[in-house]
Amino acid sequence: MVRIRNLHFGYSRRVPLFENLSLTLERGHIYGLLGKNGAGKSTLLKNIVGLAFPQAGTCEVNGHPAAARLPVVLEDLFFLPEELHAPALTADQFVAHTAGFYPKFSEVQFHRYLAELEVPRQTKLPKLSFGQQKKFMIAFALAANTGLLVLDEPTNGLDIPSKVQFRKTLAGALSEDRCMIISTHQVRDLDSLIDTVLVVHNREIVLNADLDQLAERLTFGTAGPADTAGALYAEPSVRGRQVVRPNLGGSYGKVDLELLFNAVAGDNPAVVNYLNATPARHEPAV
Ligand SMILES: Nc1ncnc2c1ncn2[C@@H]1O[C@H](COP(=O)(O)OP(=O)(O)OP(=O)(O)O)[C@@H](O)[C@H]1O
Repeated sequence: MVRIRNLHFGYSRRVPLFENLSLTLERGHIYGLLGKNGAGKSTLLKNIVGLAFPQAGTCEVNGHPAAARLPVVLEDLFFLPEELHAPALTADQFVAHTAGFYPKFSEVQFHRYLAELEVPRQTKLPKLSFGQQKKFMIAFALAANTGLLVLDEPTNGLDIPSKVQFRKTLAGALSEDRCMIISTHQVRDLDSLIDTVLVVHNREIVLNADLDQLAERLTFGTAGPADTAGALYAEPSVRGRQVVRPNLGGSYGKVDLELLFNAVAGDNPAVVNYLNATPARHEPAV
């Protein structure tokens, strides 16, 4: 669905943001794009949706260059940017103005998503709170039924019950012919939602991994201060040290996304090196 090859991009030629970045996104998956502030998450998403143009390399959606912004691509792509534009329209008026761009838009689904996310239909957008506006746009984005759904920091401004509902609604909207990519720096917001984690750091994708495979290969837990032997990564916490270790025992635990992120988006390459050096058990060795 999305194919990026050897992407070079920078807002100025002297300061590259991405160098030789390659990435493939497939239908049927929810990808979580993680990175520190300023790592380039929004910029990568803008390259994918054709709002920023590669200086070298290619970025294609459904086989077409994203930068060409062809109607055939745009009608099957919905991008929810971090900053919202809220025209003075109610839900029904917004549908009348916008839904025509998306051939598979479903008004029935839109109303259902608005109800699930507890957004009033009769209120004009600027009179909704920021969190309600965000949920309104999430409902519209899902109801557009595009093959590619790109959400930049969608959980910013959502309260805790809304974040829980967001995860449920999104998970329910995934299908085999849909690809979703969600960026965030609030790593825990993507817990129990994404199936593949992408980490952008130091001008490239340093981690692109299926969570099930990560659970096969790594364990996440707490260790005493003197018990970090064999750990790939350790960080202090109130309950001792949080550690990432190779999964040598064959147990199958939960991936701690926040700890994983800290382990790969810092100066310590041990986790990334370990993953690169040891293929997952159900992957053929190369
Ligand atoms: N329009 C622009 N012109 C020049 N520089 C920009 C522009 N947009 C972003 N940048 C710079 O590019 C870098 C990456 O920004 P980007 O917004 O992609 O990061 P991010 O990972 O999404 O950050 P955050 O988590 O803070 O939203 C930053 O250093 C930022 O200052």
